[in-house]
Amino acid sequence: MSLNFAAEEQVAVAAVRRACMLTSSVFNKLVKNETLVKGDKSPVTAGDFAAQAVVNTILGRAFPDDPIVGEEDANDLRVESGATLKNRIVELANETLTAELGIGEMAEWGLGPGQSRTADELLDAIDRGTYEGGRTGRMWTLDPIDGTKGFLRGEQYAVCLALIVDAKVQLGVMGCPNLPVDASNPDGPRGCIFVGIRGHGSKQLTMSGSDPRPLKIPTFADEELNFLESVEAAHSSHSFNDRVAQLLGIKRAPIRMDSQAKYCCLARGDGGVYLRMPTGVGYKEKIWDHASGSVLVEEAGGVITDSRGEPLDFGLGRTLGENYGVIAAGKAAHVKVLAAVKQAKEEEAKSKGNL
Ligand SMILES: Nc1ncnc2c1ncn2[C@@H]1O[C@H](COP(=O)(O)O)[C@@H](OP(=O)(O)O)[C@H]1O
Ligand SMILES: [Mg+2]
Repeated sequence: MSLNFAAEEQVAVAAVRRACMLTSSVFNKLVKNETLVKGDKSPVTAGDFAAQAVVNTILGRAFPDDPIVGEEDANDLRVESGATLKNRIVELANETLTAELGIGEMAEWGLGPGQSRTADELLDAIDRGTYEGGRTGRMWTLDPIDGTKGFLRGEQYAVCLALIVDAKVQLGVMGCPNLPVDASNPDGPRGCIFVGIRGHGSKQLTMSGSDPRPLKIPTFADEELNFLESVEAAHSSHSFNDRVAQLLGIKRAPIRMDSQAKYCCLARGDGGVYLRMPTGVGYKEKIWDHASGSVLVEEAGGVITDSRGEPLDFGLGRTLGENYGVIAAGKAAHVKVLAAVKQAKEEEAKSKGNL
């Protein structure tokens, strides 16, 4: 029987839940000087930094020897021009860390009333995320706000945390504060946590970490299959997906959604296929954008590969290296989608050759 990572699950759910509390509370209060534009032109908010500070503080206390590959670093906060943002992050992180203990949480993880941190401790916690990754040993990977653009629009985003051991994702936890608990009731309650554990299945929990509901990807009839895809056309080609859908005879419109919430929706059967086809040459997918989603989908009975049918390689460092795009779907659907993707790519290559 495979390890069930019970202690890691308990800590990761608590960390993700705290980070979700923080991001939800910060959303309505965001002001202009709380967002920076990073070198790669993507936005980062006080919420991204503070959520990374909170999760890394908890991981640092619970598993002090585990390195972390996190999306953010504190460089911009250590300079004079970052002082206002830094103060805000310290305030947000401490507010979150010192909140009353919730289900399954422990004071030994640095949580609860009276457990404030100094600014330096919190910046150092953010920078625990600078690990370069690699093929051997244990490491965590964190995206404190995946889908920052969705977060800023008040739409979908996810706090994503995964444990990788010897390049294989063993545990994935995702918090989706804006996701309807039940897709058939889109105006109903929102906010859920998803957990996938290698060899032990996938489940959906409430935002407080209770009431586990096992997840299994349904087998879709061809006419019922539909796509989950990025909102941002620059992250994944909408027109390519349209062509693949056409080749498969899919009639239903794609569901566009930011972040790894797409993997959560796939795992619970809201959509049948997640297809991500890069638009830019040279973009390398980041491990924190796919680690937790990949184990969630596999443990819900699905298959995930890149667009060539190759397994995703989490052992190459901070990126997925030469993996190109992503196809995730139930077993039977994956075979069909991969064949259609190959055909669409051949068509594209031919039409380029004919220009
Ligand atoms: N040119 C590009 N191609 C593919 N992915 C990109 C990209 N630029 C940014 N991204 C990634 O796409 C993620 C969002 O995915 P999605 O489009 O599925 O919502 C971003 O995560 P962050 O929002 O954490 O920066 C970022 O890592
Ligand atoms: Mg991301």
